[in-house]
Amino acid sequence: MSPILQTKIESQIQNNKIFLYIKGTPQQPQCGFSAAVVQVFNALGQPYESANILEDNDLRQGLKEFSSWPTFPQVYIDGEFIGGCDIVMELNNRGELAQIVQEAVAK
Ligand SMILES: N[C@@H](CCC(=O)N[C@@H](CS)C(=O)NCC(=O)O)C(=O)O
Repeated sequence: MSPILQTKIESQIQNNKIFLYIKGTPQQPQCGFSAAVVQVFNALGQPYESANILEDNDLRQGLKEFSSWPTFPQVYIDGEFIGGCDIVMELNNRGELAQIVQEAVAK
């Protein structure tokens, strides 16, 4: 991955408490997994930012290397990679996601 791309990713995940790399936009997700994650974060009610990886193939491929995770969505909270759709759903069902988000926002 180019140093420029790495810096861009680091800047996105460190300058936003919650950052979602998704297919499409929160308003128009282009994949069911991304749509599900957006729905969960909308319900949590904290602000988040996102990037549409379908619009940037370098970002799409670079993120797989950055996170060592082969698919999207990819969710970052407080600069840390949390996981994809399955992990987010599991954390949310256990009530742990809201706690992680609260702690990140309170910092
Ligand atoms: N089990 C995955 C489902 C996500 C998934 O399978 N995503 C695929 C299809 S949308 C993907 O991103 N493939 C790699 C790519 O499109 O670059 C999760 O928990 O997030």
